[in-house]
Amino acid sequence: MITMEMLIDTLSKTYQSEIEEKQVLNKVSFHVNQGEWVNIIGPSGSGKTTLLKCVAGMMTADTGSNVRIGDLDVLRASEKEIREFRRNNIGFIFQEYELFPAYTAKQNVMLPEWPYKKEAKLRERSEALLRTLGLEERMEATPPNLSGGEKQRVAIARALLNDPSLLICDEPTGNLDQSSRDNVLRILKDLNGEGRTIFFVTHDYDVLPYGDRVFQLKSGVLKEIEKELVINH
Ligand SMILES: Nc1ncnc2c1ncn2[C@@H]1O[C@H](COP(=O)(O)OP(=O)(O)OP(=O)(O)O)[C@@H](O)[C@H]1O
Repeated sequence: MITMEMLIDTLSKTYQSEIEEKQVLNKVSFHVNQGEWVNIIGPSGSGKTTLLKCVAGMMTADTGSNVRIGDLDVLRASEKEIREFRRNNIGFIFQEYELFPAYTAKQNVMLPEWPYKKEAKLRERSEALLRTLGLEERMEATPPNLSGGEKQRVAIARALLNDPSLLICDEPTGNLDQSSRDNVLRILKDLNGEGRTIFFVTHDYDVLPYGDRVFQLKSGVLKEIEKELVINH
């Protein structure tokens, strides 16, 4: 795991269609230290996923912005450099799990590295991760036979395959019941305790106590707000 800061400076994003131009992010700036858990909250459609995609280099921001993760200049690096960087340093966890239904839990965890690593090593690593996440009995099950909480733990195992410094989470508890949600949040808290940065996008205020800092996205503008103020609200 390497140490990397995130630096986002005056990030703007405008969507352009034939009929309208819509600015979703307006000069968003923030800085995250390695090991922090940062929550981004905001109502539906406020631009949270857009922000996450721009930060991870999955979408280009407007010119004049600066996005850096560790040594990577996200807006100026080549697609190949970004892909390689993401593969080695960032784990992604999504609301919809994004698992392949025809593959077993273990194969799903192995898949991203299948082209790059020896199968025996990969199998060993996947099994170890699934065991750590309490899924030793479910490794050979396919996603349609797993509960939501189990699916999300498989997705977390997959995200951890390359021991990433940064976990980018897009509403990962959005589809879970209370007990699975608490379980996933505790797992993420432990991973955060190991020194991993958590960048968490949500509209669930119950997630906030788990994080260190809270940013609110509203009408394209990102503002840091005091965690205690929102929690006690
Ligand atoms: N490719 C696109 N082209 C045009 N408009 C888009 C595109 N993607 C998103 N938008 C619009 O940009 C705004 C922000 O979308 P985004 O998905 O980033 O919001 P969000 O805060 O993640 O929403 P939610 O919480 O519902 O997932 C929305 O109004 C959306 O309709």
